[in-house]
Amino acid sequence: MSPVLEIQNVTVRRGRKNLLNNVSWTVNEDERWVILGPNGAGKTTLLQIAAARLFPTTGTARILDEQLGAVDVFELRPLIGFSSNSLTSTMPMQETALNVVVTAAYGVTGRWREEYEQLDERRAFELLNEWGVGTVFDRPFGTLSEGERKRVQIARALMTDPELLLLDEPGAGLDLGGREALVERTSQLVTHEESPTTVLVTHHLEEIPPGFTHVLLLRDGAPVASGPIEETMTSANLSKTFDTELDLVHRDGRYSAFKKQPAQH
Ligand SMILES: Nc1ncnc2c1ncn2[C@@H]1O[C@H](COP(=O)(O)OP(=O)(O)OP(=O)(O)O)[C@@H](O)[C@H]1O
Repeated sequence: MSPVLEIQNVTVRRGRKNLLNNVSWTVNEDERWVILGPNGAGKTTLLQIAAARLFPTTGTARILDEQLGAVDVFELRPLIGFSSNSLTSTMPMQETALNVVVTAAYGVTGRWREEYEQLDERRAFELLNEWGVGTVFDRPFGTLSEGERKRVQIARALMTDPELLLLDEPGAGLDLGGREALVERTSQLVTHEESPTTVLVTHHLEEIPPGFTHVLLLRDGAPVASGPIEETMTSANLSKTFDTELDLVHRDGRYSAFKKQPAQH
């Protein structure tokens, strides 16, 4: 079986800066990856490539068996569910939450003249309910809270039943209860046997839902370490990634980390 994502020697250059520097990374179908790293590490840039929204300056990216640059991205994108703050700003603020989700089926952001099947509306409504935002289905997207918008975005990303799901900082801006609900729901999603191959970007270990199998630790546009989460998520690797001496805590499938304290005598 060929990989879902195959990034080889990818560099992304803007001016004199390398946003990504010779990155190679492979994601297989049954894997669920977390990309973790500090601000400016290049996480979003890498996810934009995986979403077929950005082309490498050098190197190659194969997504769902198609070579980026040699395929019509408009055919590829419906197979990829993508939730990101960069997309939120392109959503028409006057559209209802239901329309924001249902229009994903047609690869557009605004409801125009498309004929929507009742089936699509029902699915969109179910997804909103599953992600805890069913009650705001008829509210304009622009009037929703940050947390509600995030959840509507994830519902939209899932609308086309994607083969690859990319979640860029889904927990950012959520309160503690909202974050925990999101972690629980995402964990249920990725541990379901029919779930898509998923990649989640975050800076916070607490936002990693149980069920993620692999981690890519990124710093200054390059991997510090990558591989199965149990082996790769270590105090030493985290300390190198965040340039701070950290102690990792792993409990009941959840992670967090704290600055190492001097030994007490
Ligand atoms: N067009 C651009 N020109 C120059 N630098 C850029 C450009 N776009 C992004 N950058 C820089 O590239 C680096 C990587 O950005 P990216 O958004 O991928 O990082 P990130 O790991 O997602 O960061 P964060 O956690 O803060 O969202 C940052 O230092 C950013 O300022």
